[in-house]
Amino acid sequence: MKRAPIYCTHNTNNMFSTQTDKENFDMSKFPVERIRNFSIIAHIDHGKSTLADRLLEMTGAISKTEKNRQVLDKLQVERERGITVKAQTASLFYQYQGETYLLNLIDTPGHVDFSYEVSRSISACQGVLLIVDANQGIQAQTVANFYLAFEAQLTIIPVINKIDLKNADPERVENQIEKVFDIPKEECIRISAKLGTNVEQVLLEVVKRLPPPSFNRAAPFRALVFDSNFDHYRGVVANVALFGGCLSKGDRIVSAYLGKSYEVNELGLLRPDEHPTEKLFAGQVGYVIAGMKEVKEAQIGDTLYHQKHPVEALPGFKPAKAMVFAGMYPMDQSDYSILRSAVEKLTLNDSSVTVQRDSSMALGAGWRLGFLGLLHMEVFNQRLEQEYNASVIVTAPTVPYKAILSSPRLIKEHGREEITIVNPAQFPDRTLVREYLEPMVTGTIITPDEYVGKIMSVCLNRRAVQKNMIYIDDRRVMMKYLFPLNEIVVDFYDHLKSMSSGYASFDYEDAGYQAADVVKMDILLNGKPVEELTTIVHKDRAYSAGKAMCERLQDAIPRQMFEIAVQAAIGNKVIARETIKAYKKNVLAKCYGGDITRKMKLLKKQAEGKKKMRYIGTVQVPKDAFINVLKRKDK
Ligand SMILES: Nc1nc2c(ncn2[C@@H]2O[C@H](COP(=O)(O)OP(=O)(O)OP(=O)(O)O)[C@@H](O)[C@H]2O)c(=O)[nH]1
Repeated sequence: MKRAPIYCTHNTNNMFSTQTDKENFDMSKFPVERIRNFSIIAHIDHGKSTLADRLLEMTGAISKTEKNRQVLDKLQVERERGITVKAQTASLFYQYQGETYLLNLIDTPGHVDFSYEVSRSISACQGVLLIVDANQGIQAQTVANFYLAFEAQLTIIPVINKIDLKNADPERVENQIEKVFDIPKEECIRISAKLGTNVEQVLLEVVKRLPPPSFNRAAPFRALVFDSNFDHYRGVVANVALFGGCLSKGDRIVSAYLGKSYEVNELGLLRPDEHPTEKLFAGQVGYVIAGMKEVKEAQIGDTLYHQKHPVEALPGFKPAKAMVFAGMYPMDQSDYSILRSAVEKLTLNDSSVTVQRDSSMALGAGWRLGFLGLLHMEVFNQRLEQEYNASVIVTAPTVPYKAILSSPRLIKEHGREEITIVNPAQFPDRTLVREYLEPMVTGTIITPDEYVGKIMSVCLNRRAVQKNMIYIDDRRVMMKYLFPLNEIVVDFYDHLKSMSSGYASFDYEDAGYQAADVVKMDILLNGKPVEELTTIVHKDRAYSAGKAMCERLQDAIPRQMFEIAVQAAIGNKVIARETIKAYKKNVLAKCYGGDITRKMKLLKKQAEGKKKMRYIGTVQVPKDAFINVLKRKDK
């Protein structure tokens, strides 16, 4: 059913009221000057989603109920983890000085792995609200997100949130903003998104400070696809920003990327639920359903145009680049086809995941998947389990190494000298290679100064090179390091957090490749190499890494009926060994007497435990061991 647009009125008393009586509102006459497209960007947990909720409530798009907390976080994993994974969009109507304004708000995720979502969201905007926590101040992702907006030449409105907190120090944060971003502190708005304090000021400043989009409605239709998701019944729902002309139901459109044409079945605004309309006009943000069957048909960054009026494609985005690769296998091979369909459906929705079929001796048929980062991988895994009820084994993640080949045979086989290796088991031998290259990142760490010494020693331990260090105020330091990606991908962030009592923050960006002296390290269980545990390690660290991996496997693999030798080897040379002693776990040992229900319960529990195990040869390995084996302890 079509819902009437809901309006919010601003009057001189800063009071808000809701009107629902303007059903016949004609967007074709709506002046572009009264449209504002903006994103909310911030470090994780600084309050983006809470502020979005308040803005939605104040403009009447949602009601003020407890149930509506973080309505833009729709996915189960988002609600459970309290993080935003997928950017969502909402169109709000707001009355200012007797005029109606259309404010298109795009909520974005804060975690480093999802900064790709941030960059595509802001490409549909003219301005951003940069939220900073009044207690924590500027954090690593605040800096990263600021630069995304700054480089896109957007207007930035700094908003200091959580001023209600006992330890809030908005003045200190304003000084940081002035020092680090060169934005006069007078431009900051102090709010409490939780209590709603001063939030109406944010709406006012959006209208006053952000420029309207400068698009021509008389020009041919041209729209940027900035997000897309898959609906089982209706196919692809593409989120679009109209940069020119208008689009109507029934129009035939073409995707510039694939050159395929489609008929528009439905289009409308997101408020934040879909609100079908007859037309969308330049300057608006909305959704389009046009019979596309796969998300790949609505490539993020693609341009849509009218079949009869071809236009030049808009500059797209840098394609998302997978930074972490891992094998994914069904717990039980008989579930392969169920898992295949689940992976297909989930990747339909997340085009930043790369998928390649793969198979392994021990784990059977599966896939090698590429992710933007480890959290992205964990979220994908969790969604597979929760939304598709699929049980999977994820192998140790690896970063994409490169090798410059010297062997004429291999060069001929690959058709080129430089190859990228996303599976350590396929790492070419040193004798066939001129040089190995490893991916590097520039990391930004922001921390209270008392932790600087500890953090520096951990960075050194992880082969990082310091680039610079500045004080952002009298207590906080911002450090830049060049890191090998491999050194930070699995557990660096957790260590940084724990060693700084949660105060340090970290963000990184791609810094190309650098020559590296790396070797392939195999792990053997009872003499049998386990491909899925193969890793690439720096040559100087091979012994300590091998020893640590054997120790962790010794902890992770439960004792079994026979002794298990865990060995690390480089080529034919074993460099470390641990032994898991034989042991038989009789769960009924302490169960005296004839209480049969208790016995059955214990046996069931043991059977469930076994389901989480996987046979590698004769050895049972818990499924988590594959990932946990890489998590190290920094001194
Ligand atoms: N005291 C106080 N807490 C707030 C305020 N705004 C948000 N919070 C709390 O801060 C936490 C994080 O808020 P979110 O809105 O989820 O933050 P976010 O930036 O959207 O987080 P991500 O989407 O994960 O990046 C929640 O527990 C909120 O209740 C505020 O103004 N005051």
